[in-house]
Amino acid sequence: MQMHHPTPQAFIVDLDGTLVDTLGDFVAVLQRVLAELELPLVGREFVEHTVGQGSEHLIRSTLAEVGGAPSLYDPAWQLYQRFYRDINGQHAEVFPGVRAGLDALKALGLPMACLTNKPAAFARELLARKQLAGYFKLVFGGDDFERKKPDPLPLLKTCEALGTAPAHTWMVGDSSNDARAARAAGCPVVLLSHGYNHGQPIHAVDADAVFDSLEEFPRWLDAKVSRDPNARA
Ligand SMILES: O=C(O)COP(=O)(O)O
Ligand SMILES: [Mg+2]
Repeated sequence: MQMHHPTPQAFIVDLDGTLVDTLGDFVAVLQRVLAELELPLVGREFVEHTVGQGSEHLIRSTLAEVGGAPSLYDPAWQLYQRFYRDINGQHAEVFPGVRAGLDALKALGLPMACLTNKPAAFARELLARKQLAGYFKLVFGGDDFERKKPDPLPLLKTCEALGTAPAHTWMVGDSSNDARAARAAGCPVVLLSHGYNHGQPIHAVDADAVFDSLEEFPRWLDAKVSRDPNARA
C-alpha cells in the first residue's frame, strides 16, 4: 500500500524507554521504597510492564502487587520522590543510536520537544545528566498538564507551545500510550522497539513505523517523506 506521510515541522520525543533505558532506576527506587515500608520487593518484569503511565500509577500498582494497604500510598509517594531524586540516572543508560538519531533529526533544523509522563523536574534532571538536554527546545512532564498520555492533551499543548500543526508534528515513542495519544491528537507517530510497551508486542500497536533504533528514523523519513517544501499534507 502506498503510504502518505506528512512533511515534518517538529518532533515530540518521549523519554523513558525511548531515549533512556531507565528501568534500572525505577526498580532501584521502588525496592528502596518497599524496603523502607517493610513490604516484599517486586520483580523487574513487573516494573517493566507497569512503567509509562506516570509515577502515581506506578506507586499504586506496586502497592497492589505486593499487598500493601492503599493507605500506604502517601508515605510511599513521599519516599518515592526522595529516593528518585537521589537515584535519577544512576541505573539508566542512553539507548544505542539515540545520539546519532537526535543529531540527524537536529540537522533537519526543526524544533524538538521532549514529552514524558515522568514528573518534569526528574525529566529535566535526567536529560541534563545524560547530556541530552541541549537537543530540546521544550521539556514537558506528566505533571505539566491536567491529563497524561494516552490522553491527547499533552501532545496538543506541546504542539501549541512549538507553534506547529499536529498533522506535521511527529511523535517518537516506545509504547501504545504514546501511539494512542498521538493518533487522538492527529500527530504521525513512530515507535522504538527497545522500550516498555506494558508487556505487549510493540508491532501490534497502530503506528506509522516501528524501528529498533532511533538512528533508523531520520533515514526512513528521508526515504519516505517528500522534501519538497511545497508538499501538501
Ligand atoms: O511513566 C513514566 O514515569 C514515564 O513514562 P514515559 O517517559 O515513557 O512517558
Ligand atoms: Mg516511554
